[in-house]
Amino acid sequence: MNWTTATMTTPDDARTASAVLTINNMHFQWPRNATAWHIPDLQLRAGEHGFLHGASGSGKSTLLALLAGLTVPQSGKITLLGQHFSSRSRRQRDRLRADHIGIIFQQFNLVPYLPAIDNVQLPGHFSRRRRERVHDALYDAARHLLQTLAVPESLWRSPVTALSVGQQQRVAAARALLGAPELILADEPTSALDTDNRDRFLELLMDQARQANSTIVFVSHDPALGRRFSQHHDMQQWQEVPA
Ligand SMILES: Nc1ncnc2c1ncn2[C@@H]1O[C@H](COP(=O)(O)OP(=O)(O)OP(=O)(O)O)[C@@H](O)[C@H]1O
Repeated sequence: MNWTTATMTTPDDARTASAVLTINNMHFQWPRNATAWHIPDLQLRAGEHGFLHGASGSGKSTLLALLAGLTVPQSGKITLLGQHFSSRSRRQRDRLRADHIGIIFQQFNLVPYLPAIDNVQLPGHFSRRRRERVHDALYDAARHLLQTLAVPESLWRSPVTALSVGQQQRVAAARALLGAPELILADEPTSALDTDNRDRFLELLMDQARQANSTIVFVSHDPALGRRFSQHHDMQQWQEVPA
C-alpha cells in the first residue's frame, strides 16, 4: 500500500490524513458482555503523547486492542495514517500493524528463548518497512536502542527470562521502537516498577519517541503519570453501562 498516494475527497478526509490516529463515532462491545463503549471523536497527530486512564475494567486494554487492529468496532471508524484501518481485512491490519505500530504489552510478550538483542530485532524480520528505516542494519539499531535504554551490554545475549522485570520492560520498549513506527501503544508497562524506575523508564521511552516523532498512546490506571502527557482521556467518559 502506498501511503503517499491516498486520494483526499472531503475536508474531513484531509483533517484525518494529517493525523496519525483518529476515531470517529466508534461503537464497540465484546460478545456476551453488557458494557459498551462509544467514542465520538479522538485524534492524535504525529509526535503527540496521549494518556489513557481509568479504573480496572473500564476498557483501557480493549481500546488498545481496537487501536492495534486486533479487533474491530461494530460501527464508526478508526483511521491510521489516513487509511480506514478498521475496515481492512485481518491480514491487511496485521501488515499495517507490523509496519506502523510498536506495542509494549503489559506482560511484555518477549520471546523467552531468544536473547534480548534478538527480541529487539524481531519487528525488522516481520516488516520490510521497519527494516528499511534502519537501512537494513537491524543488529546495529537494536544495539543502539538497548544502549540508550540502559540495558547492560553483558545481558544482551542472555535469554530474556534471565533479566529483571525492569530490564525486560526496557527490552520490550526497544523492540517497540525499532524502525521508528509512527504509533507506539503501551499497556500499563510501568505497573511492576517502583517510582524511580517508573519515572526513568517513562523519560527514556518519551525521549526516544520524540526523536522518532512517534505518537504514543500510553495506558495506566495511575493518574499521577498523566502530567507528562499532552492529551488525557478518562475511559469512563466513553463507557456505556446498561441501566
Ligand atoms: N477478549 C474479550 N472478550 C470478552 N470480553 C472482554 C475481552 N477483553 C476484555 N473484555 C471485557 O471488557 C471489559 C474491559 O476490560 P479491559 O481489560 O479492556 O479493561 P482495563 O481497563 O484494561 O482493565 P485492567 O486495568 O484491569 O487491565 C471487561 O468487562 C472485560 O471482561
